[in-house]
Amino acid sequence: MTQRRIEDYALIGDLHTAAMVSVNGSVDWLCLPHFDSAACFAAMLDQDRAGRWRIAPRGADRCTRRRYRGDTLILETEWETPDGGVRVTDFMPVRDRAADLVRTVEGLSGSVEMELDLLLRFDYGHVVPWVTSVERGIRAIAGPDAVLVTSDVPLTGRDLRTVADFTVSAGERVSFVLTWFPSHLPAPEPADPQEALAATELYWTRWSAQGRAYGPYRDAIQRSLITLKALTYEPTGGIVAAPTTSLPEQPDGPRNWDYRFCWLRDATLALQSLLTAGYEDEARAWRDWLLRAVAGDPPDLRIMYGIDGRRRLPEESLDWLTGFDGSTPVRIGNAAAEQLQLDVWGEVLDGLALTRTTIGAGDDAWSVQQVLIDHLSRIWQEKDSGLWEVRGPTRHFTHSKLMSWVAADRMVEGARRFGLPGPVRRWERLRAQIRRDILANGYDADRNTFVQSYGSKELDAALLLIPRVGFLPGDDPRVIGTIDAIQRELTVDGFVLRYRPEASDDGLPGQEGVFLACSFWMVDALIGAGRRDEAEELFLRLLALRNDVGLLSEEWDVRGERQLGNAPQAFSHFALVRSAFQLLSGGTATTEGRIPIETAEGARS
Ligand SMILES: OC[C@H]1O[C@H](O[C@H]2O[C@H](CO)[C@@H](O)[C@H](O)[C@H]2O)[C@H](O)[C@@H](O)[C@@H]1O
Repeated sequence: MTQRRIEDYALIGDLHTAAMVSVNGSVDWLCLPHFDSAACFAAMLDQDRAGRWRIAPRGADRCTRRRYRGDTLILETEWETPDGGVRVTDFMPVRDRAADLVRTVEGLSGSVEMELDLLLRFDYGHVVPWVTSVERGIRAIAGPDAVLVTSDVPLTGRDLRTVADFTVSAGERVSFVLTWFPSHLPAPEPADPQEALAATELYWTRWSAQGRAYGPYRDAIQRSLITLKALTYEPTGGIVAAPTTSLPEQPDGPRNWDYRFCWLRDATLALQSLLTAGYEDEARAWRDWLLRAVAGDPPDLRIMYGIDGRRRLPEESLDWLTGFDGSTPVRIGNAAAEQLQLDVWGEVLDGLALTRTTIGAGDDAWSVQQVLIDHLSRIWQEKDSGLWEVRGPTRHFTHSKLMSWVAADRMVEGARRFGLPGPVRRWERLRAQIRRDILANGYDADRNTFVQSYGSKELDAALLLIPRVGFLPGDDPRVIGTIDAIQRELTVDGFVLRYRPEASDDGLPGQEGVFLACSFWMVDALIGAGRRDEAEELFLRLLALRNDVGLLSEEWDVRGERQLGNAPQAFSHFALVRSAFQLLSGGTATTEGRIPIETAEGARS
């Protein structure tokens, strides 16, 4: 078996969960029934034992080619073999009732011998189910989970797995449907493969047609938007940061995290990109999800929530899994949920301000915002863990203070520009105080650059967001100085690191790859600084890092030339969308930054 890469995987999903399909025809990741449920296929994290479902020509490994069908989430994987050509079409019908995964094998030419190897292992590879034969297939049960697999092809049990050997000739088609259901209920009717295919194609094609993607990057934008939509949990409108857990940020290292949750930061940034691209329904769903999630005790804002709004996400290690490429531990849950990250207040208030100017505010939104700013005004001077969720000591991160300024600024905007009630003078004083604090402590005048945290000499890619949020203009000498310093000291082959782990005490051993979202932020900052050619060159290099079906993980390993971290990652894709629209519009496309920079209090001071 050749070494696996994260970019070997393509995404399919049904807006409740998602599966990762390898270039070798194997579904190696699937959590059922939801994104954060236990996986029944976890071979991504333990190739031999953790469950997978492979359908491919006998003896074949990597496919010859694959693609998504048009602007959909329907994956087509093709092999050319000496005996003929064959296509496997994989999709999950957008969930209306049961959770189905449909796989259809179609003969394109000649006559090809196929093999199917199904290893169902519930609870992340831990539980071998009880499998029985049923009409047209098998049923597997263990604990709360039950799965039905149906087909016209006979399925056989062998060595605790289900196998099938069959032949497809040109023009022939056979389908397999995997249907999950709670084990205490009768099995639902499996999806009809052809009807479900037509409905799924129609759904995604219509959804894609609502967007505003255009120009030379149109396909990259649209694939990113489809990916962001696929990461949305439709019942609540929450967006997961990625559908996977523990894909390593460092091969063989411990930087492995569970991303199957809704970070306020990630979700807000995704919302900005979706709105820029014309998707208002998703923005409404996000706003409603957010207001529900923070309801009850808004000051007790969490930095992330479960897809259903759950607050407790305890972190544990699954010791029986060997990890992707041997990278352990495999973690589920995420201890960062307990951290104080001050930027989140700014992101939430920025996001709600944005919905105010685009889709209108929700009924309760302003009173929630008042409670949030009230609380932030009491805590913004505390040390925190920052947007990178460092597990080392807390500190005064400049970006956290920047986003506290954003929080105050958006409240002032709500009052001054939209006439909303509240103590606007107090908010203006708060905004001015935070601004002075940042300029006095977060800026190193000797080196003409902003710094990662107060009193530190270290840099941080999040400082590239200073012009984006309206704190300083893109061509301010202090912004230019920061861009130049980051280019000099925080890049590898032109791509941007979040920070230097060896000097930033993030509480973890080892290194990590360059961070793709930060590299897109550099594109935006360069556009703002009037350096369009440089920006476009970097953007095109970033596009080249996408895999064959347009997907990006979180990071890139420059030396190993491979993707790193969870995939596909919302952070990377919404950053791509934003940079693309910025390039297309010469830096004027975005929906935020609504206050002309000169009128933002003291912007040039
Ligand atoms: O670097 C350590 C931290 O890494 C993860 O956080 C990162 O992913 C989040 C989701 O996309 C993102 O919001 C955050 O800014 C990133 O740093 C992980 O979730 C943390 O537990 C971990 O401490």
